[in-house]
Amino acid sequence: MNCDSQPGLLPLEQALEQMLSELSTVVDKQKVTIEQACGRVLAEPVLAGFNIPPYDNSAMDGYALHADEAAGGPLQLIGISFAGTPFEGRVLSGQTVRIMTGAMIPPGADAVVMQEQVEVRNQQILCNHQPKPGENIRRAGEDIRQGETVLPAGKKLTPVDIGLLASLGIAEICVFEPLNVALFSSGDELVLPGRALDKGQIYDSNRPALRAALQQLGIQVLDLGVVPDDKQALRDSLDKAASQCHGLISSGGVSVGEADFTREILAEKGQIGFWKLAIKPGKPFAFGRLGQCAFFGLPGNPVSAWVTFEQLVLPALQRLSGEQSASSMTLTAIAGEDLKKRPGRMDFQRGICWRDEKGELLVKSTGNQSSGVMTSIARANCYILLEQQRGPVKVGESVSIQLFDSLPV
Ligand SMILES: Nc1nc2c(c(=O)[nH]1)N[C@H]1C(S)=C(S)[C@@H](COP(=O)(O)OP(=O)(O)OC[C@H]3O[C@@H](n4cnc5c(N)ncnc54)[C@H](O)[C@@H]3O)O[C@H]1N2
Ligand code: MOO
Repeated sequence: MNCDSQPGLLPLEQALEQMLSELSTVVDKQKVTIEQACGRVLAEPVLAGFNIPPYDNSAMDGYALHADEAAGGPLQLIGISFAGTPFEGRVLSGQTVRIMTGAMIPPGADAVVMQEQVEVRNQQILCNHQPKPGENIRRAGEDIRQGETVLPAGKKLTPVDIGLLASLGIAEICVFEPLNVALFSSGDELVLPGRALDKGQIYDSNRPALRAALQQLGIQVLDLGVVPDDKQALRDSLDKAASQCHGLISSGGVSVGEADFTREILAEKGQIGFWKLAIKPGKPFAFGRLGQCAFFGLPGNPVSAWVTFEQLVLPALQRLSGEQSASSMTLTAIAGEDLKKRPGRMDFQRGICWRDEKGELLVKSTGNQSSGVMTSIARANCYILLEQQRGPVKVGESVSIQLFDSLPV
């Protein structure tokens, strides 16, 4: 549980493992049409009912013939095969059939010669090219074999997946119902955007950011607004979330301040796992249960809230919603400047990564890395992942990065 230099801090990997081991799919299955299915999570694997392509067909506009006869003199043109209207006969020795891209290969033919490689005279063709058997033929089942698993359960469906389902003639599929997640911010200093700020107040920025992220994921959000630093108000919000939602995300109030009540009320209402994580930002993080509802207590500092949401809450929400999770891709880049780092916590520094003229990936910090500085993340295209025990980074050293946006042009 402990790391060497800061006893009591839990490494991210262990926190994730522990949290995910306590979570499983909580949503029911439902049928939807493929028009409604993009972004939804498949609840059952999809198997191919037939081969794709369903029949041997031409990859080119040209002539279907016997490959071994192509260069042997004129071939007699006996018909035409269109996509959707196949040629009904058989191609015999000395014969050829005009064929369009996607049209069925007529029986007897074993190759297609592109029309650019053929001269046509008086219902005869002369080939300028010797094809190999099978040339320009797309074989039945070369894409998908009947019975094959085309999409696994747990796959979040993309537009390409919808196309794949349509190509198999599938109009309806079984997906998981969307997850319901409640959300609130806690803090007496927080004001809704659109209102005037008083002395000592700031705008609530965590909840709008988290709500937008949840909506983008297709999650149904119960927005409980800003909850004041008041124990009864917190109790009421937790009760509402627990009775209506699969999960609850809060931000703020998880540290050790005199108005940080989230932790106390959670312990009273449910089971709480409170962690001090060996990551920076995002050290305080609460995970627990309110009956069937999973609780995620994010730190209030905006960058800490966002980093813990991405690194811990997203994988947990995927688990609850039945989605297969994939580990995020890390790349290696070269530090384009010195980076401050103290051993003890794993840093998620916000960086800008680019390719230099030699094609190498370089990365720089976005500047002030304090966990209240939202522009550090708004201006970033990656996290610079600096291992827990690593010290300062010198320019030219290799670092791992997690890219979350495109590279500048
Ligand atoms: N004595 C200690 N103090 C603190 C520790 C510690 O270990 N010992 N940890 C620090 C760290 S690290 C973090 S992160 C914060 C987390 O504190 P809380 O989760 O209790 O958050 P708050 O105190 O409520 O707020 C922190 C900060 O963030 C601002 N905030 C809060 N909510 C929002 C929001 N919805 N939108 C925008 N900004 C928000 C709030 O005004 C504070 O400035 O604790 C450290 N302290
Ligand atoms: O971990 Mo806090 O999130 O460093 O500011």
